[in-house]
Amino acid sequence: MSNTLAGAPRGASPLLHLEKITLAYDGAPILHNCSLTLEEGELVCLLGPSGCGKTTLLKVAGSFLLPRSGEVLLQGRPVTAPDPQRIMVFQDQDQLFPWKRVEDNVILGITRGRPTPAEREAARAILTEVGLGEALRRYPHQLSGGMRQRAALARAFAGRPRLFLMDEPFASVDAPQRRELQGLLQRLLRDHRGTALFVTHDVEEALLLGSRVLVMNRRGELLPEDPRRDRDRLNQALQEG
Ligand SMILES: Nc1ncnc2c1ncn2[C@@H]1O[C@H](COP(=O)(O)OP(=O)(O)OP(=O)(O)O)[C@@H](O)[C@H]1O
Repeated sequence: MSNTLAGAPRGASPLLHLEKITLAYDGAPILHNCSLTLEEGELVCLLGPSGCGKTTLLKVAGSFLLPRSGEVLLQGRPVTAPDPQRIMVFQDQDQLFPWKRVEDNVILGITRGRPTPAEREAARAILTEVGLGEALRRYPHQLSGGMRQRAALARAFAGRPRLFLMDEPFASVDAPQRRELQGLLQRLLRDHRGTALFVTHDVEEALLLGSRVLVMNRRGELLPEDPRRDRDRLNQALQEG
């Protein structure tokens, strides 16, 4: 699978740009004029009150939902359909197929067909990278919640996407495992040159992980970015939102 967009001038345009995205569900307005830019290699966190539209914005960024107005640009090119360059990672631990072994779940991130020896090797390599090298043959129910989330990360990275759209991926694991997963994600993004838009409810997580932190208010607007990232300002922005 190619890891570059054919014909796109590398480095000339940001990896992702959302331009004035507006979206309504059944006539009810959700997103209003949302614009954001992600440069290659960034891990940008998105905070906002429950129900404000964060997941909806991720789905638009992956072209799983089309906006009523506005544009999604991937390396400067308008996109209107999902592609393997952009992948979503969710919070629930049931992202894995329970009847497939861990290794076979990860292979599904690479191919839907019969895997070649090289593809099987690639799946094993990424599982080793996430610390599951000894758990290849297990089924998801034989893993802890944190291990399942590691396997889900392995599957997401196995397909070599460039943009990870992450919807509170660590919300349902306990605090010590969450810290490990946060460190693992940073390492994987660095080593695989990935870029991520990471939704979280947790201000501490956003400050720890994000090179930038964006805030969406209750009206589905992205607030102007405040470069003075600190806990108090973010909490205040969330409350006012
Ligand atoms: N398919 C849909 N059809 C109609 N309304 C929807 C649909 N999906 C989401 N909504 C509504 O749109 C609003 C935004 O939902 P969304 O899931 O994007 O919010 P969120 O900020 O991610 O919420 P949370 O933080 O609770 O996960 C909510 O009011 C939700 O009920």
